[in-house]
Amino acid sequence: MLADLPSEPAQTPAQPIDEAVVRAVDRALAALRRGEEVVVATADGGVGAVVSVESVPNDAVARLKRLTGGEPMLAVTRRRAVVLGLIQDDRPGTAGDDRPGTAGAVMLAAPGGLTPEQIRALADPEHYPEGRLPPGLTAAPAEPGSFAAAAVEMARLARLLPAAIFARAAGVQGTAAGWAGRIDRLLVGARDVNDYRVHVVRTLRRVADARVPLSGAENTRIYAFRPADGGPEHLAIVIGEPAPDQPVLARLHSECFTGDLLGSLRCDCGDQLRGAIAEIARQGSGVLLYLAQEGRGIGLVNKLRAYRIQDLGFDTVDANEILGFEADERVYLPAAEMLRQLGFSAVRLMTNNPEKLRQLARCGIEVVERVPHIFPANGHNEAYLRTKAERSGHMF
Ligand SMILES: Nc1nc2c(ncn2[C@@H]2O[C@H](COP(=O)(O)OP(=O)(O)OP(=O)(O)O)[C@@H](O)[C@H]2O)c(=O)[nH]1
Ligand SMILES: [Zn+2]
Repeated sequence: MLADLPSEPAQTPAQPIDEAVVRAVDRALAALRRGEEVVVATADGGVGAVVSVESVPNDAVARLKRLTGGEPMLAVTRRRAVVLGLIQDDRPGTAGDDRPGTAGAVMLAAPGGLTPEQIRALADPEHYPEGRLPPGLTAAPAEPGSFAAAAVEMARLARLLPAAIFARAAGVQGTAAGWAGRIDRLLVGARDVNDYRVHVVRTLRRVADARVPLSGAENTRIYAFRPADGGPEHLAIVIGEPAPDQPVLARLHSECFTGDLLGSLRCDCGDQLRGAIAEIARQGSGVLLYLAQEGRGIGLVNKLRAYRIQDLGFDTVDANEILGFEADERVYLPAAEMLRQLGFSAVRLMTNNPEKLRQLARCGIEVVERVPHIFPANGHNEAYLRTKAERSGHMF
């Protein structure tokens, strides 16, 4: 059935607003990764500038102060503020939270301002001197749509440590765009940052597909889906010829460079990837979505940081949280959108993860059955698998 699809798929034009938003945000993310300040405009007319903690030189605070005339503050995730003991954990985690991009932020400040060293220590667990917080440190929850919320969300989206320095600009004449132009920095809207994940999904387009015979699954085609921001493609690996009017056997596999490509034994991803392809081929047809959300959505660099923390004795959930992330930052909107564009509305989902079942259903795909997808431990991943069962609810 899928083979009947034209190889050059009809391009449904995205709503122009979506593409403009994702491009603006994506440009801002690239600037942030380079260590540049980005101008942020809030819906209530505020203008400020943001710079990531991770990619900035030591004079960033002074530079931001000069640029804006305002007092720089540090924005971290609520999760990081909880880990630092600055606020109570009173908010549910991402499990069951269907508001992508709304992870809370907390503003940190100290009398006389935070030094670059203090900022680094507050944001980065590897630089945290045990138990020593800057004297007089205050922590205040940030409103959604604020500079702080946008700052943290941009750092997360850029796959950096989820922390950023921001300052409200004082005495800006004219518009935010005018000011950004005068100081030669990119401008982004706080609301657009907040909505980015949803917008970007709406711009996913099938850009290429080809026959790729796989060992043990020779009748296979790979379809590539690209978002309008030029970000990484998600892939659909379609084995056999699944009928769109039937529930399709499906596996949602999140990218794992270490497990999938290198055969790392820290996790079970390599076995699950090859095992899914073999099982789909055995059952005759199905689809494996290879989703570009490495490290449960925190990116490869942060996953390596999480591994360092795990090597100190913390489990995979704690390690994410110490870095300031939720245990699982993945979203399944792109997966649902790809299934829809391939013509599927119902799945038999190969997973042990109850959250995947919930999320996919919430994104409008009917999950008619859960197909367990379990592989034996390998001598290195026992603790990892145990944590998934005990703390993430995996059904082993
Ligand atoms: N942050 C983090 N990510 C990890 C770690 N180990 C593996 N991963 C990532 O976890 C993801 C594994 O995803 P899946 O196999 O799809 O997921 P799952 O949640 O175990 O669910 P099922 O396999 O479907 O039961 C990949 O993106 C890996 O890169 C870790 O210790 N920390
Ligand atoms: Zn893995």
